[in-house]
Formats: sequence, C-alpha cells, structure tokens
Amino acid sequence: MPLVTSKELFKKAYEGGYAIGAFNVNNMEIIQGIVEAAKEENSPLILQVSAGARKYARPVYLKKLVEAAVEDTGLPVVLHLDHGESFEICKACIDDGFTSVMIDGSKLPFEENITLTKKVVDYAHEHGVVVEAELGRIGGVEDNISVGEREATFTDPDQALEFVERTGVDSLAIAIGTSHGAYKFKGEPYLDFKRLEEIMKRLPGFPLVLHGASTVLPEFVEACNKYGGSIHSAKGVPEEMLRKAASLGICKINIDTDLRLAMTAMIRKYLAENPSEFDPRKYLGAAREAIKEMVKHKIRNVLGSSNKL
Ligand SMILES: O=C(CO)COP(=O)(O)O
Ligand SMILES: O=C[C@H](O)COP(=O)(O)O
Ligand SMILES: [Zn+2]
Ligand SMILES: [Zn+2]
Repeated sequence: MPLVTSKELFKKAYEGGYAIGAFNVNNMEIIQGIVEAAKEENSPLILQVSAGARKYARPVYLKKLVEAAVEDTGLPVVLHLDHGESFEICKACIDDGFTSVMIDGSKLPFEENITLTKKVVDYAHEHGVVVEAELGRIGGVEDNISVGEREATFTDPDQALEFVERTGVDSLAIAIGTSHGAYKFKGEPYLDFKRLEEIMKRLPGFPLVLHGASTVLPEFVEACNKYGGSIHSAKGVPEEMLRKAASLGICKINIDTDLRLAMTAMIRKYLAENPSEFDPRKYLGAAREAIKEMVKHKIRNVLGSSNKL
C-alpha cells in the first residue's frame, strides 16, 4: 500500500461523522508508536511533518521512516506537511513525494492568503497532491476574549466560502477557539460551535480541520510533575468537545502536544524509577509504548476512526 491522499478518507469521515487523527512526527519512536496504534485499531491515519521536524530530523530521514512504517504495517497513510509557510516548502514536500501539504497563509491579509494558497493548489493538483489552507488565527492562550477580538481572529463563515471557491483548496483549517501547545484556556474551555455550524452551512460536505486539538491529558502532566518536571496550569480541549467537532464537519484533528507530553512523562518516569539505566532503547521503548496506548485511546474513544479502513 503506497502513501495515499486524504480525499477519499475525508469523504468517508464526513459522511460517517468521525475524524481522522493527524499526528506530528519527529523521530522513529513517535512514528512507530502511532502506526502500531492505527494498525491495531484498523484506522486511517495522517502523519504530519512540520518545518521544525524537517529541520530537526532532516527531510530524507522522516520520509524514509514513514515509508518504512507503510511497508511494515500495510496501512494507507497520508504524509502531510504541517503549517507550510511558503510556496517553496510546499513545493519541496510535493517534489519529495508528500501526498498532502498545508499552506498556512493565515498571517497574511485575506487577498494575499488567497493568492498564495491558489499558487500552491495549482502546483499541488498538477502533481496529484491535496492542499489544506488556514483562515482565521489559531493563536496562543485566549483569556476571556471580547466579542470584537473573537470576530477579528476566528474564521468568518462568509470569507471561508469565498476563500474555498476562489482557491480550489481541498480542506480548510478554521479558528473556533483552539490554540497550539499545552496552555489553551485560562478559564473554562470554549469552542465556538455556532460558528462551526455556520461555516458548515456555507460549505456542505467540505472537510474542515481542527488544529490545536490536544486534550493535554492530566495523567501525563501529573507524571511529568511527579518525576521532576514543572508544568503548571496546562489545559487542553476536552474530549467531548472533540467528539462533537468530529460529529460535525471536522474531518482532521491535529495532535502534537499530547504526543510530547506522553513521551516526556514516560522518559521522566522510567529514568526516575531506574536511575542506573542508561540504555536509550529502554526509556525510548517505554515512551513508544505510552504513545501507542494514548493514540489507541484517541482513535477509539475520541476520533471515532476505529475499523474505518
Ligand atoms: O495543531 C497542531 C499541529 O498543527 C497540534 O496542536 P496541539 O498543540 O494541540 O497538539
Ligand atoms: O503546529 C505546531 C506543531 O505542534 C508543530 O510544532 P513544531 O513547529 O514545533 O514542530
Ligand atoms: Zn496557522
Ligand atoms: Zn497546527
């Protein structure tokens, strides 16, 4: 089974009211933990690579590791560029054999975002690759933001329709209150589901993407802190909100922070409990196992993508 695009996967996900997990990958253990979970759950899967991941691992290593994962498991995997900020990085990934790229022009004015996205879409589609874009700002911590501020940063439903029509993009990341990292909300978690429904109404059947969708699982934060870490006031998106988003038009749910926390918690725990151990395979093996169990939980209980192959 070669790498696949997300076209058919999103269509089935939309119709079935579930979402496909898009997990960020940076090294072999993370990739193995995720694909082993998807294999056991019989679930479709998106592996995504950020510019930072490419810089850390170097592009050829990640590409070959993902190819190895596909060969080893036989899973249909989408290889996706996360938050590409220029035409050049999108082109490099398309030329490298990625099946999906994100062009993130969300920091640009609306017209410039359209122009850049359209340029990537034209190149990608010529090469059989699909494109995700972003409209609205998926920011940092949002504390009791006013309606005016929300209007300025959250995705405008009418603009979303115009953006999709004018760019021909395949999926769209929207801002409805999530943010990247482990500190998503200072007060009560809040997602603007009314806005999501308004966007869906204008774009029926069109796949939407939720970034910043880690739940920041308390068990991993607690383990980090128990074994020497210092992570305070961390808060993620509650699982029931993700389930609701998946049952609406959200077809792709992005998860990175939960992988980082699972890995760090396990390495801290393992080394604290085995102070004389210095074989990296031991603590990285424990981390890989924790990632696998966490991803299985997400697939089965949050995304709803078990047995959807
Ligand atoms: O959106 C993400 C990657 O694009 C990851 O979000 P989290 O930081 O919530 O895991
Ligand atoms: O959206 C951000 C992802 O979590 C990737 O993070 P990164 O750019 O540090 O690799
Ligand atoms: Zn962005
Ligand atoms: Zn993101």
